[in-house]
Amino acid sequence: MTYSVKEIFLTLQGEGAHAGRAAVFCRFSGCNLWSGREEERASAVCQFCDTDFVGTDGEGGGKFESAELLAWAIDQMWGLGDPHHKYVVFTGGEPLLQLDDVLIEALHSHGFKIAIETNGTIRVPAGIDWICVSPKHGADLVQVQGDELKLVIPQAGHAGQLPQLLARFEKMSFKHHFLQALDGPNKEANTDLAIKICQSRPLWRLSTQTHKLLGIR
Ligand SMILES: C[S@@+](CC[C@H](N)C(=O)[O-])C[C@H]1O[C@@H](n2cnc3c(N)ncnc32)[C@H](O)[C@@H]1O
Ligand SMILES: Nc1nc2[nH]cc(C(=O)O)c2c(=O)[nH]1
Ligand code: SF4
Ligand SMILES: [Mg+2]
Repeated sequence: MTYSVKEIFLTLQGEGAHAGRAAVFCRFSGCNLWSGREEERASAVCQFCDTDFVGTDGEGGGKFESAELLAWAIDQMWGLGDPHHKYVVFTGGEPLLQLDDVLIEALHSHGFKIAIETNGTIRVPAGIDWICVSPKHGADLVQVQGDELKLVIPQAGHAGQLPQLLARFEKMSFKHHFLQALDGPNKEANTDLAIKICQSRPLWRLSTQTHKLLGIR
């Protein structure tokens, strides 16, 4: 299979339970909830995306004609870091449109632990070492277990429904529950809302997008 990748870069995981951890990010092209075209944002299922996942023209991006070639490129990006702590985060776009068993096997053969950032609309295949699901209002959630559930708030459609939604997510089988403020013009107010909910429902913890604060990718 040929994999379409927007970019591959070495950074620190900025969000969630592994914030601060060195990781290679492999950002796949394409998403099932938005075309990525600005003129289609308003009519998309997911309208708040902060990411350019269109095409293959980013740093380290391209079309990779086999799992082994992509695994090799990811390994090169890890570079001379400790080979015992190799960590890759597959994101996008929606990584589950492309991530398959052959690629999982190839990354494990290169000694990587594999994490995924997914919108939860497609089941995660076996073998992923860290599953982060970030549900999108208006999209069917099929992946209802994993390591962390990271809910961006507030989303269009959340108004008046957040307590019931949170209660529903609290019953699902995730080890960690995070709230992440929707980044955009109302980021400050959204952060205040997330803080208040964490204080009143302490199962939830705040996920800050630390890479944006630090000015790294
Ligand atoms: C760009 S998405 C890619 C992975 C996958 N499609 C998903 O939605 O989980 C990566 C993470 O960024 C979050 N995110 C996207 N836009 C955001 C925004 N404007 N503010 C806060 N988080 C955002 C998503 O909810 C997700 O947790
Ligand atoms: N540093 C950093 N951490 C991240 N965690 C999730 C991200 C994503 O876009 O999936 C992301 C990202 O884009 N950069
Ligand atoms: S599902 Fe993820 S990648 Fe797709 S538009 Fe929404 S935030 Fe962006
Ligand atoms: Mg991001």
